[in-house]
Amino acid sequence: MSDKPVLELRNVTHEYRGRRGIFSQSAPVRAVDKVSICVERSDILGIVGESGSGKSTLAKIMLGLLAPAEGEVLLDGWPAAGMTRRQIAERVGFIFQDPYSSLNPRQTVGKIVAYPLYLRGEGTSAERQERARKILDIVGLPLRFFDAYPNQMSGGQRQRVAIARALITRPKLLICDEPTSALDVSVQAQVLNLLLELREEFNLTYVIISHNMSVIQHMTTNVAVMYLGRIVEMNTSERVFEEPRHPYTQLLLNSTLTVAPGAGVPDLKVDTAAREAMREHPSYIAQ
Ligand SMILES: Nc1ncnc2c1ncn2[C@@H]1O[C@H](COP(=O)(O)OP(=O)(O)OP(=O)(O)O)[C@@H](O)[C@H]1O
Repeated sequence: MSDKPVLELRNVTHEYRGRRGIFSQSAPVRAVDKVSICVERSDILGIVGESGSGKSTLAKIMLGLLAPAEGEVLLDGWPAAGMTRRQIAERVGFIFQDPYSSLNPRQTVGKIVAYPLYLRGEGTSAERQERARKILDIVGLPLRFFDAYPNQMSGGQRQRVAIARALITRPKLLICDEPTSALDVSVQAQVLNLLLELREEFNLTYVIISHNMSVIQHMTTNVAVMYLGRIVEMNTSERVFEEPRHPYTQLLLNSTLTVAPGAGVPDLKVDTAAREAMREHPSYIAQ
């Protein structure tokens, strides 16, 4: 087994050409700015920050969906730039926020879960179905759901399907982007606990992006705090929650969650006066 970090980002930068949805010659947006992160085997790295701080862009870079303009991504010590999408997918799986839109409504659960094996040309159809049944059992879904469609399931059950689909190819690293924020509060804990159980069973390493500080505190071993595309603080979760060093981290810990009507992901509401005070801090990043 490789003793290299499962994932390493070295000085990674990504710029978008113009503001989203605007085709004018507006200035480029530096969504990720010289980010360096090291994720060791079995770590659970939480990434926190307000909306627009660059978390999703960073997740896309980790998944090989975006190539960084500068810097390097290493998987098990190997440069991701030299890997095919498939080679990256063998190492890194993902779970997105919204189990409603991430599953094909016209496919049965069995097909959805077995599909990554089909894409990789693994096994016969019967073997793929057998593996799909096994993994559905592992994520706690009764077999009767094998022939069900996503719209016949609850949000928590659908997220279990998404987790089963991500795990069927046995990646070592799972990137979870707001894995529970679209779910009822009552099922959030079940899904989070399932992720923790699966970590033991599959020896998984996680990167968890969340607006929810209690999810981050409950789940993670390490935390990276993002602000304006940069990591302003990174430490063990214990240290980050007990002795936050950067004023932005202190702001986040004192902030509240707000949910805009109709919006899926809650946002962190940071107190304006406190934000102004933060600008006086020497480590504040001007932009
Ligand atoms: N496709 C795009 N084109 C142009 N700008 C973009 C694009 N995607 C994101 N951005 C900009 O890049 C910055 C970082 O966005 P990103 O979605 O990575 O942040 P985030 O922290 O994940 O936010 P959220 O929590 O709202 O998803 C923002 O300023 C955003 O407006």
